[in-house]
Amino acid sequence: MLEVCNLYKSYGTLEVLKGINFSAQKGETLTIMGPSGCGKSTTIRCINRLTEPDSGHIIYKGKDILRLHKPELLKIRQDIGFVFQGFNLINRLTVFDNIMLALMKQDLSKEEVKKRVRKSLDQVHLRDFADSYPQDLSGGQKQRVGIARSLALKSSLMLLDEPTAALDPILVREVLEVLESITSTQDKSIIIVTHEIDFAYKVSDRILLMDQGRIVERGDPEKVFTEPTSKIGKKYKELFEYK
Ligand SMILES: Nc1ncnc2c1ncn2[C@@H]1O[C@H](COP(=O)(O)OP(=O)(O)OP(=O)(O)O)[C@@H](O)[C@H]1O
Repeated sequence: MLEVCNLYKSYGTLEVLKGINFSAQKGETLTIMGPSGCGKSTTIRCINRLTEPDSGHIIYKGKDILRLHKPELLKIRQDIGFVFQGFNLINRLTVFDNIMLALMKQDLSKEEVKKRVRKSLDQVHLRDFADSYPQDLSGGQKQRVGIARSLALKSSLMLLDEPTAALDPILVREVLEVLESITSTQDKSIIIVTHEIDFAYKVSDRILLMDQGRIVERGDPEKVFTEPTSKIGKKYKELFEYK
């Protein structure tokens, strides 16, 4: 489904990604973890080129995303949902219209669009909020609209960049519960950047642990949290045991 090869990215003299390699299979939930500033968001943002890497390859369904011209890139982005830390909703549009907007570039009938929006709102338990505006929602609800928007696209790959970063612990739980049900019921591939260790342990097929621009541990959650070999991996093991 996705293969990321030799990804490098620098900001000026700061080398943020120093050769990132990984793949994601169909239906797999992959979690990227690691200390603040290690390059997690940069990695996930490179996949749909919200951030342009300096070099490497990102092969998605057989095409190298980094070699695509704008029209092709925009098309492929319709097949890759992205859920942001900061929700990215349009305040003057209702919840329903925010989701509908994401579907405008797809060649769908009006009825199909409405059906998809309603279904995605059901999936995140927000059916009753279709006519609300973003300012009337809690952070957790806003983030669930972001997730619904991504689900409505029916993308085969969903990227989530710290979807609970801006939320208090109660809202974090609310969003993680929705995500947990999505990872267990959908056959889409999901790549999620998160600091939530318990959640990562529960839902991930594989975890990538990053440190200073490199992947230092990889494998199923059991392996990563119980048999780490790197310094940072051992710290995460302690955190996991502490919890
Ligand atoms: N647009 C940018 N310009 C300059 N430096 C940047 C830019 N974006 C990220 N960086 C730097 O790149 C490094 C990696 O950032 P990134 O956001 O990928 O880390 P992260 O692991 O996701 O961190 P966090 O967990 O805090 O979100 C950081 O030192 C950050 O300051």
